Amino acid sequence: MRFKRLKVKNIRSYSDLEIDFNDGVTVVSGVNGSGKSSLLEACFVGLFGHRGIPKDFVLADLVRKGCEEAAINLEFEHKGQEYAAIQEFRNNPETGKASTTRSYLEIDGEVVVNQATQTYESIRNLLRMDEEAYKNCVYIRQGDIDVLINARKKDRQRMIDDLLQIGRLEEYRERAKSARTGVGRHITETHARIKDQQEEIEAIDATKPVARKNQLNTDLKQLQQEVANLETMRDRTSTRIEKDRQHIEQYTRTQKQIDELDRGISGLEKRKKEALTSLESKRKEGDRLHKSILEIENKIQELYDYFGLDETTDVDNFTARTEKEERDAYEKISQIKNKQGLKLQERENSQKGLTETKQNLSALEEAIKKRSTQEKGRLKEIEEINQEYSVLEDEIGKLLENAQSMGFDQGKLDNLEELEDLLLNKQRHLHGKEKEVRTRLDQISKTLTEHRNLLEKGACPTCGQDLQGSTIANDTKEEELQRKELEEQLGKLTQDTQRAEEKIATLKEAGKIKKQVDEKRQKQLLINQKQENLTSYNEELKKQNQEDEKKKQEFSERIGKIEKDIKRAEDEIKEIQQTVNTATEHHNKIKENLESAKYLIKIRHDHTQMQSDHQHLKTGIADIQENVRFIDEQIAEKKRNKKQLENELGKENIEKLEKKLHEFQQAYQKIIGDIEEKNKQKTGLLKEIGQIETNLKRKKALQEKLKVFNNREKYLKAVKSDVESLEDMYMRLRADLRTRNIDALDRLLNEIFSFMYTNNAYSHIQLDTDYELTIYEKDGTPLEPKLLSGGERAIFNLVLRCAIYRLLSEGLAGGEYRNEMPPLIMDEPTVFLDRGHVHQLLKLIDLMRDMGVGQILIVSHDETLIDSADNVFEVQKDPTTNISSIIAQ
Ligand SMILES: Nc1ncnc2c1ncn2[C@@H]1O[C@H](COP(=O)(O)OP(=O)(O)OP(=O)(O)O)[C@@H](O)[C@H]1O
Ligand SMILES: [Zn+2]
Repeated sequence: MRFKRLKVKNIRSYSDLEIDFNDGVTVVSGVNGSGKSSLLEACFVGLFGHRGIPKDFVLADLVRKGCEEAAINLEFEHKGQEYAAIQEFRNNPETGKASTTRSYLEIDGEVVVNQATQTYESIRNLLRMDEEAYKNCVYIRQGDIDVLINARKKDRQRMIDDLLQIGRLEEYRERAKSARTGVGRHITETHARIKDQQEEIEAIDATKPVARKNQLNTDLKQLQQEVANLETMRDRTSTRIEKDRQHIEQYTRTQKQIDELDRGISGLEKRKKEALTSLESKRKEGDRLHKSILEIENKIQELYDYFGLDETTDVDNFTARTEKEERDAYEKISQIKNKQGLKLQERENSQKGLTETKQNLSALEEAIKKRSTQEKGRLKEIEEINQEYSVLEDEIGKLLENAQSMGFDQGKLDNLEELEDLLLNKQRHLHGKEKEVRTRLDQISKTLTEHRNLLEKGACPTCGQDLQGSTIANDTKEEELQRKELEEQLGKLTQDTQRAEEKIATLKEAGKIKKQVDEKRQKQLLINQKQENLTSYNEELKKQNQEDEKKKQEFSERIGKIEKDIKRAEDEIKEIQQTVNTATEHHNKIKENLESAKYLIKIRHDHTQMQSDHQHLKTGIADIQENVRFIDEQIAEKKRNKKQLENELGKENIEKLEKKLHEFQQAYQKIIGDIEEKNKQKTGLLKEIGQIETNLKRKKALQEKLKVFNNREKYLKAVKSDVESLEDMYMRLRADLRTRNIDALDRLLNEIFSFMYTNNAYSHIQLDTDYELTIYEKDGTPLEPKLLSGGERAIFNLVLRCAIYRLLSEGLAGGEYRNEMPPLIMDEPTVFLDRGHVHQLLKLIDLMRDMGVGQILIVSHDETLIDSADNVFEVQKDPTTNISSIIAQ
């Protein structure tokens, strides 16, 4: 395999890179952080997709920061075909997570696989190694220097076995092993089945089925014979029973006929007796009827005599005439009665009028009487109030006399209010005056007292001046005069006031009298009014009474007239009554005759009916006599028949016959029971035979199955031993391959070791069949690899990997890898190496190139390596954009 071209978009520090790979040794150089390792990572991820990302990293770390889309396209050549593996990624800036959007593989520009897992599988099959194996031999990552050396024995074994394709043999062996256990399980199962079947067959044999079946068949034959015998017997008995039964039935039938005849005879005799009884009663009735006919004929003759008729008269016509007479008489009565009714009505009306008039009269008398009483009452009332009036007059006279004595005549009394006003005014005036004088008097008395006091002391209390002979002394005299005058005035005023008050009191007294007089006069006025009213009312009453007296006269006259009318009506009524009586008598006579005529018609009719009945009875008697004769004949006939049947039955003994029938029936039942029992036994036998036959069939089937299972067991055992030997073979093969490869690896390892290693502390390395790696010192002391120094470990690791790479590429491990190994990739292989070993590394690289390794890709700063390279990639990073670029030199 050879890398041809790498196209990269937005991977780590690259934004857009396209670089061609050439054969030979290519050294990638540049300053720290310029993007060298990123280039190798891009190739690795280009092949294995996201599985190629180092642990501790995620896909998003691979995508250049700030970019959403990224892609790697690695073109390579393998076994003469042009391939391109393309991986496309997308980074979600919001979640910060990246994912593979597409992963596909092209051959000669055509897409052959278009799905991530399939692309991965295809690359893995092409290279015959997964990403793990690739790292273990092809791509020596920076820092992974001593992975193989330090690995645990078991891991190393797995890693190397995987590379050498020995791992698959183990897989096959596992499969064979599980096949072996599977077959083993089948064998056990089959064996168990065989055992079950054998046991079942044995169980069937133990019952000795054939012998038992023969025995049962013999028994069955005998049983069938017995049943046949019983059936013959049963049929014979049945026939006999049938015959006897018929015989008995015949007997019973005849007996029944005889009984029937007996019943017929006694019925007929009963009927005969009844007929005779009826005959007797009919004869008696005939006699009775004959007597009645004779009586009726007598009565008819009597009536004929009464009416003067004979048999030839048409009685109906006669009766019709009498009926008309009777109606006329009745008519006459009712006419008279009508007339009488009218008269009665007239009288009644008059009486009613009389009663009414009498009532009116007494009502009038009552009213007149009542009014007179009222009039008297009022006259008395008038007298009383007149007396009251004169009492009042006296009282008024006395009151006026009183007033006169007080000086009040009628004129003054009428002006009392004006006088009172004048007096009250005067009184008020006097009061005002009195008050004024009294005030002045008080003032003067006070001044006078002061001045008198001063004069008594003799000097002014303020200035001490002598007061005798001063104005004060003069004033005092004056003042005393004034006081006297005022006191006199006051006395007069008091007298005046007293007088005025007395006058007012008198006036008030007179006022009271006047009021009383006025009241009494008012009363008198009311009395006059009342008297007038009473008088006019009495006049009215008097007038009415006069009118009513006139009416009374009229009523009395009318009563006399009505009483006369009544008397006349009653006489007439009596007269009519006499006529009614005569007419009624006449009518009754005619009515009696009519009834007799009707009775005649009735009994003449009865007579005819009776004669016809009598004839009827005679015919009935003759009929009955005929019937009795007929019954006698029937009885005789039946008796004859009965005699004949009794003769027929005479010899049979029915009881004996019935007993025999019963015995046969019992015997029949017993036979039936026996047959049933035998049949039951037969069914049992058949069932058992059936069971035995089923068992025999089952045995046959089991025997056939057993044969099949025996064959299967044999076959399974053979398969098992095959699988066991296969498992064995895979194990051996793996051991062989391992020994062979390990021998080769051990040889190459020591060869490269002695080529590479310049110091002489160690003599050789040993890789044993368990992949145990041991380093030997010059004196033969073995050392574990972990005891080596860092640089030594780097050298041994490099040596081990180159050995594996050589083993694979030279086709020693089965030939699959010959000349098809991917480019050998080394990231900073010189880091732990001293100058001498760097030199040896150069020589190792030359050796590998000479050996035919097509491409070797080395990241290094080492000038020597750069100088000896076939191609140099100078990696640079633009410090302003942080974008890496490569210049191929
Ligand atoms: N996802 C990324 N986006 C952008 N830049 C990145 C990303 N990942 C890594 N880088 C940058 O890519 C640069 C190259 O890293 P790389 O490991 O390839 O350097 P180098 O050349 O191998 O350096 P050294 O000689 O130290 O090994 C680093 O400086 C780093 O900052
Ligand atoms: Zn003084």
